[in-house]
Amino acid sequence: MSEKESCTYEEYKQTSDWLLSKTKHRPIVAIVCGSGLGGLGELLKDQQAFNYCDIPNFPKSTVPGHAGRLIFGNLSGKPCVCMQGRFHFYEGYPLWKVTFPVRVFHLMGVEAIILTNAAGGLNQEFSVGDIMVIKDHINMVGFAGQNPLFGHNEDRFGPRFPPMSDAYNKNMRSLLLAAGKELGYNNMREGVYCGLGGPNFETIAECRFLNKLGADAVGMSTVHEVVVARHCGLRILGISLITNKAVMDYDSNFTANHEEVLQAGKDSAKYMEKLVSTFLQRLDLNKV
Ligand SMILES: O=P(O)(O)O[C@@H]1C[C@H](O)[C@@H](CO)O1
Ligand SMILES: Nc1nc2[nH]cnc2c(=O)[nH]1
Repeated sequence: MSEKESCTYEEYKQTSDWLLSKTKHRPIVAIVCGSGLGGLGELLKDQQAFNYCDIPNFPKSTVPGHAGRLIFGNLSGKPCVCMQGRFHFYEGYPLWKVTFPVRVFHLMGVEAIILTNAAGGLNQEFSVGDIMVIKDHINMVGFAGQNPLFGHNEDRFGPRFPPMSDAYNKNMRSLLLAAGKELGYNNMREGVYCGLGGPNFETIAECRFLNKLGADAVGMSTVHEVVVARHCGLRILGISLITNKAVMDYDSNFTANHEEVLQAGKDSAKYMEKLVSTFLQRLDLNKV
């Protein structure tokens, strides 16, 4: 039998209704934790957690550093839902499955989504530990012919041809940069994230090529979630933690690895947590 090609509106609704029936929380902000950044989920007050394997229709997390728990609770006074672990294309999931939770959050009443990730720095001025506010992306997987919106368009979520030029909310970007300034961070950057399929890290020639194209950081996630979130009208904030410098030099002996990515996430966890909490304190959804 051929693999299921997409998911019906009723299946998203079934998951959303199930979650709403099991929790008293009514989140307005969703947070997706990138590799090694799951600590963000622990910040939620009055929390209630579900393992992904217990949620109807939810995929399973298979990557170290992605716990596979959905946590509801309040952060800086805002009702939130937090994915402690996301799904990636390289895990073998079709893109409609990778992005499944985004539509569920929309149906639950979520209005804004904060997508975090671990990324390799292509911009030569970036250092490990820098925090990049994503202002735009290059969707390489999309260029290769894979898009979570392929197939029948479900008009109840959004239009057939959604724009992407305004995907990353300008006001939320400014608010995050202002929060960084207020905290005295001197490692805040703004830039373009390039999403690849993974799971291998890039060759030197690929890094040079992506940098020439205008990408400041490279990763294996986020862009698909952004496409689906923009389609259904969520306001989007993207944050990349630079966990390693992309190898751009043939004399370098360094090779990227996941352990280093997770360690860099651990080292910067407290900064990221303070930043996101401060951002949420300042966030007024009527003004962004
Ligand atoms: O989920 P994110 O994008 O943070 O994870 C990045 C990309 C790969 O999954 C992994 C590589 O170390 O980290
Ligand atoms: N593709 C890719 N993903 C990453 N995630 C964290 N670092 C990297 C990297 O250098 N390349």
